[in-house]
Amino acid sequence: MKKILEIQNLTYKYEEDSDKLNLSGVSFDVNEGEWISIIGRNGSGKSTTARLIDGLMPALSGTIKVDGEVLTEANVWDLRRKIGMVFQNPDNQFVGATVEDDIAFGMENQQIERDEMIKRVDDVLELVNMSDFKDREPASLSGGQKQRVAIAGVIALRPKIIILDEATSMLDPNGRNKLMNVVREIKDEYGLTVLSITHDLDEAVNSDRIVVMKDGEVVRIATPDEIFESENDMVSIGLDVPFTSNLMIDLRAKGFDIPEKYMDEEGLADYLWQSYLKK
Ligand SMILES: Nc1ncnc2c1ncn2[C@@H]1O[C@H](COP(=O)(O)OP(=O)(O)OP(=O)(O)O)[C@@H](O)[C@H]1O
Repeated sequence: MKKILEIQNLTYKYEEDSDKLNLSGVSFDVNEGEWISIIGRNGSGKSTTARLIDGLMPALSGTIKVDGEVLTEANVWDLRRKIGMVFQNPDNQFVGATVEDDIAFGMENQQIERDEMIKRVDDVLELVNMSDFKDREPASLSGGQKQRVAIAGVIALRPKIIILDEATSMLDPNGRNKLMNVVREIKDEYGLTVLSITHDLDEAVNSDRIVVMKDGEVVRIATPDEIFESENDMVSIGLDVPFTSNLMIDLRAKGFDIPEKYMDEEGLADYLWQSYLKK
């Protein structure tokens, strides 16, 4: 399998004089087409890692390979074209006077032909369900609408990797699910790789692998099943055990036959329906 990101021993500190590193020894690889969630408490270094990968600031030491090439000062602009980054606060990312202009702006920078540009603007706005807002000023939109437009703008550029830094935090759970499904569709269609910093455990559960960070280090890389099944893991990482994990433990204690594999709410409801209620 092709590795699209290879991250080795990254260190970083924001304050030059400080003894404390904000990131130390961060290493992980991402395969092309994978969906990786990065989870961890506030301040654990998730955003810092994302900013370094996107070349927004240079690492103190360590290497980042994007699509086989080591990121350097000389190629940072080229490599950044392969990465689309969506931040938590979309206000800082709008440059156009209207939603349409804003999405077109990034494509103009990449010298995409006009007809193609118009087509892509329409396509991505439809995908994120924002076609009716084409002529609106980005500033007039709600937080969730801004996040949808920001994601549309990045998708229009057809990057190889999309980094979402809490990019759906302003949406309600339903809106978040819908948007993530859109990202998933695009991912499947274009073989996109997704790196998503998230507090949303349901999203993490549905990813291929999870990178867990704590105090500036990667403490665990594993599949969602491996992580959510282990109560010890969850507690030591400082995350709440998901609601269904607790429920599964309680149900087992009451004599129900509940599999070991982690299930989300829908999965557990289906299982209980099929195994007990339907009979
Ligand atoms: N601009 C900055 N200047 C100084 N220190 C910073 C800056 N940004 C982050 N830090 C510090 O670096 C460490 C890692 O922060 P980072 O934002 O990467 O964590 P995070 O896991 O993304 O947290 P959050 O979930 O709150 O976004 C924290 O100790 C934080 O206080």
